[in-house]
Amino acid sequence: MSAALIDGKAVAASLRERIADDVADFAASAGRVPGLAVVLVGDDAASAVYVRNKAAACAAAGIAGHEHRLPADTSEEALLAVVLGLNADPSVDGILVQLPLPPQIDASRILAAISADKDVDGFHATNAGRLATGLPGFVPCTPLGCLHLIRSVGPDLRGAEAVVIGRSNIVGKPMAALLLGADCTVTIAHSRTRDLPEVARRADILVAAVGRPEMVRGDWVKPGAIVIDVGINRIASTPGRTKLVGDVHFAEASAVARAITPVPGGVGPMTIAMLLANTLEAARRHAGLA
Ligand SMILES: Nc1nc(=O)c2c([nH]1)NC[C@@H]1CN(c3ccc(C(=O)N[C@@H](CCC(=O)O)C(=O)O)cc3)C=[N+]21
Repeated sequence: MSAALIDGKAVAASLRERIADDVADFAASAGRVPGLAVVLVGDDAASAVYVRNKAAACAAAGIAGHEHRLPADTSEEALLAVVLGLNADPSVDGILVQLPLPPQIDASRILAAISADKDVDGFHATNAGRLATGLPGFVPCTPLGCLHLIRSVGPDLRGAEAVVIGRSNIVGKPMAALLLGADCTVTIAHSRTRDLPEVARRADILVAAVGRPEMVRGDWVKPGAIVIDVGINRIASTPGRTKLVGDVHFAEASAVARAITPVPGGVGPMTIAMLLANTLEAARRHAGLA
């Protein structure tokens, strides 16, 4: 391996320390702590793990975590009522409704109901529009974390070729908007892109967010590129065991790249750190301290 490892866990840990200090300052000025409500519908095992991690991260940062667990058969109207209650609760600065939601619930209707000023996930159309037009708002946590990691190894992004593989509303599109805002030349590639390996090879900054285990091979990577792997895929390893892999074939890509994120320990921990940062920012705005 020749690439430098981008240690997301370490970057996230130092950010979280700084956030904890800033939370303490906020509490001293505002006379209250920031609050984050996390709503989990159903009992998906992976979602339960993420929600637990978020709760622990909140506690460590001095943010009050309000956890709402609802049964898998919760109706859209009932979830909507929970969201409206959280919108009206002054102790709640940020609201996160864990995705995916069960099939009887229209996720877009729920996301639209979250107050844009409490939307610390940055999924509300108002915040997507603010990001697209360069206005201040909430930026989705995963792409925001990716941008931090990219800047930690390549601070000057002006004029760089960036290729984002994946066009989701929660990662690919906001990632592209952030890179464009940093003056990169941005290509969004996806499953229908012709000659995807060739397009990927143009990238000085390659972000993989497709959800296909180890799809990006070594010969898709330009020598010297920065590679950010957003994928978290659980696959079978030795009989009876599983392991986590990204969307990038790590061994191959790290022989070619200048710097690369691992999975786990790369983008995932940054997502949670950014959620804390967005929650603190929401609290400052609500308290008139932004
Ligand atoms: N409304 C909403 N907002 C989200 O931000 C959201 C969501 N729904 N649904 C699920 C995804 C997934 N997600 C992760 C966060 C942290 C890690 C993370 O910290 N991963 C560690 C450990 C992974 C493990 O061991 O399972 C790592 O990559 O090193 C992973 C995944 C947030 N999500």
